[in-house]
Formats: sequence, C-alpha cells, structure tokens
Amino acid sequence: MMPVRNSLFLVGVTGGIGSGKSTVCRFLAEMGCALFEADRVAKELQCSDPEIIAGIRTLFGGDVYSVGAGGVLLLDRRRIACEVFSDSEKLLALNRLVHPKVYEAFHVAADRAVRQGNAVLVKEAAILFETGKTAELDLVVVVAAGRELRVQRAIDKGMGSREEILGRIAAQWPQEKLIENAGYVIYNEGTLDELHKETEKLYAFILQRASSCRNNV
Ligand SMILES: CC(C)(COP(=O)(O)OP(=O)(O)OC[C@H]1O[C@@H](n2cnc3c(N)ncnc32)[C@H](O)[C@@H]1O)[C@@H](O)C(=O)NCCC(=O)NCCS
Ligand SMILES: Nc1ncnc2c1ncn2[C@@H]1O[C@H](COP(=O)(O)OP(=O)(O)OP(=O)(O)O)[C@@H](O)[C@H]1O
Repeated sequence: MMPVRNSLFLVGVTGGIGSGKSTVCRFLAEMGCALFEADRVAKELQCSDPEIIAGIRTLFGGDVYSVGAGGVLLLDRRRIACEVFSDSEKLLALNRLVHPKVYEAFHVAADRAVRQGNAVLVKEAAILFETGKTAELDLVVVVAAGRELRVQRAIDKGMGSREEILGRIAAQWPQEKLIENAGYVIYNEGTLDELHKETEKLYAFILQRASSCRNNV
C-alpha cells in the first residue's frame, strides 16, 4: 500500500458507541476538513463488493440479503449485529472480510483529497486502534463520555436494547485504553454547544500541527 502523501494531514477520530464521534466529525467537516466515514463506507461495500457479499453469505447464510426497490441489495444488519456481538469469532471473521477493503478505500479517498487540494483528511472509524492501522495517521482523536451516558445516547438513537448495546461495548476496546493511546481527547459530557466549542479547539490544534508538519518536510 502506498504511503499517504506528506501534504495531507491525517486525523483519525474514534470513540466508543454513543461517544459523539460522528458529531465531532460532522463539525470538523463543516469547519473545512475532508471526511472519510469508515462505518458508512463499510456499509456501502457490504452491499456492493462481490467478495464481501459472498463472504457475508457464507458466514451468515444467503437469506441475510434481500432485494429492495430498484433491485438494490439490502443487508439484515440487525440480524448480523445479534450474531456478531454475542460471538467474538464471527465478529473477527466479519472484520477480516470488511476492514482491508475499507482501508483500501481510505487510501483512494486520501489520493482524492490531495488532488482536490485538501489540507486535512479526517477518518471517522468506530474501530481504529483495533485494526492496527494508526501509524500512518498524524493524530488520533478519541471522543469519550461516561458509559451510562453513551448507552443512553445509543438507546435514544435506536441502536437496540441496553443488553444489545452492552454487547457492542464488550466487543470494543475499553474507553481507558482508547484514551491512553490517543493524541487528543475530547470529553463529550456537556451540551452540543460545548461539544462544538471543543471541536473548534481541536480544529485549531489540527491546523497548528498540520502547519508545523509542513514546515518540517
Ligand atoms: C454489525 C453491523 C452489521 C451492525 O450494523 P449497524 O448498522 O447496527 O451498526 P453500525 O455499523 O452503524 O455501527 C454502530 C456502532 O456499532 C459498533 N460497531 C460496529 N462495528 C463494530 C465492530 N466491528 N466491533 C465493535 N463494535 C462495532 C460501533 O460502536 C459503531 O459506532 C455493522 O456494524 C458491521 O458490519 N460491522 C463490521 C464492520 C465494521 O467494523 N464497521 C465499522 C468500522 S469500519
Ligand atoms: N453533547 C451532546 N449533547 C446531546 N446529544 C449528544 C451530544 N453528543 C452526541 N449527542 C447525540 O448522541 C447520539 C450519539 O452521537 P454520535 O452519533 O455523534 O455518536 P457516535 O459515537 O458516532 O455513535 P455510534 O457509535 O452510535 O455511531 C446522537 O444522536 C447525537 O446527536
């Protein structure tokens, strides 16, 4: 895999379920950063990449897909979630199928960002340290919040029952471990306005780091 170009400052944003990472990334995009949403790309690939589709059929059964309006392939995500978040081997197999292709897509996005003259590309990923691909990132940001608050946000977002959400949390690195490995941490336990202000501080930090990196090239 080609290294990502020096002129582009790469920021990973991760955090446990319901931490607020998508919201931080949305704010960063509004502030001018290019955005690569690994979770969204993973979803798209699961319904478009022939190898991934075949692999998912083998792992979960052919009837896990159905055909929607206009012939679009639909994946029963709820059924997959029930299976993988109570069976770590199955989650590992799904991750092995999906993550390498998401990683390839990230490099395509990075090339595009360079061509378009972007200075900063933000990679939002629910699973980032776990994939072992953080060395190429210039900064890894962890968005954190108390476990109960995160569970409640995820329930309110319609992500399933408390038990299902706790199953997902059990499949992720503990928040303390994410924080230990982070280059920058945002604690998101206040209002959305406060989160926006924290994201502005993060953006200023990113611009300053990006400019000192460019000056050192
Ligand atoms: C299991 C699936 C089908 C559930 O789909 P669903 O639409 O319910 O959830 P979604 O993808 O929006 O993820 C929501 C949250 O679940 C948690 N989660 C998702 N994938 C994982 C994973 N591989 N390991 C641990 N937690 C995960 C994260 O907190 C994430 O923010 C889906 O998450 C999936 O295919 N995951 C494997 C691919 C993956 O790792 N995607 C994320 C990073 S590329
Ligand atoms: N500070 C906050 N105040 C109020 N609501 C918030 C705050 N931060 C996030 N939320 C809400 O909590 C929910 C989860 O936030 P978000 O989707 O950004 O988190 P996430 O880490 O990407 O979640 P997931 O892991 O579920 O994808 C969203 O509905 C969001 O609007």
